[in-house]
Amino acid sequence: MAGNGRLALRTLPGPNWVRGSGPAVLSRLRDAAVVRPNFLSAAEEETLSHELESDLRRRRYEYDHWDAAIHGFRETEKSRWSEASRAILQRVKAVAFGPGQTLLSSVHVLDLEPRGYIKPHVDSIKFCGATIAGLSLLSPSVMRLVHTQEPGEWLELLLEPGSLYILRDSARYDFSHEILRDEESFFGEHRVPRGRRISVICRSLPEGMGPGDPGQPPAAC
Ligand SMILES: O=C(O)CCC(=O)C(=O)O
Ligand SMILES: [Fe+2]
Ligand SMILES: [Mn+2]
Repeated sequence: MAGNGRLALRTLPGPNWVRGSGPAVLSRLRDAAVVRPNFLSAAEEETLSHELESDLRRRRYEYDHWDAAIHGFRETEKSRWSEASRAILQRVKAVAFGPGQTLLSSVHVLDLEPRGYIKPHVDSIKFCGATIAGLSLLSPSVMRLVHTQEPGEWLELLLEPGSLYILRDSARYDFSHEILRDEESFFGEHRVPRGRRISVICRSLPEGMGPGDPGQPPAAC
């Protein structure tokens, strides 16, 4: 593993951030499940993690009930950001969202401890629109997408620190997504050891809902 936690996978041929059950699903979701490695510079990663640490520090990790989607996490909804972080979020918006999309007014910040994981789920269609875009900080992880009707169809995304992932349209509606727990954290044959991971998640509002409408979503959408 490279010094800052990035995995030394760059020697492999091809696009090394997305794997799938077959060429058809990879091709079909090419624009719907996207990973942009190194979206953040090292300085931007540091800016975000430093700013988020002070928001998260006071909160306790939750282990929750057997049926909860997320285990070993703490989270916050953040709407006030430093100027430097606002510039980063603006870049996410420009890359991931279309001109007709309105974003939720606050950004979801999720801190998973090393043992923490997210079970398969589809984000609420009542509260979240067609696009979900997430920055990953601190630890690499593997996000798995599985078709809700055809479980043999799947994709895996390698999310290194500093990467941006985008799930939109079919990848967001027709596939569940999950973050693998440490024991299961493999990208193909490559073990991806899990440490603490912070994600910063921007979501579009459901189409036809204005930013000021009542019924704003709960923390975990
Ligand atoms: O941590 C992430 O990147 C995804 C979180 C997630 O799936 C959710 O909060 O619905
Ligand atoms: Fe989700
Ligand atoms: Mn969710």
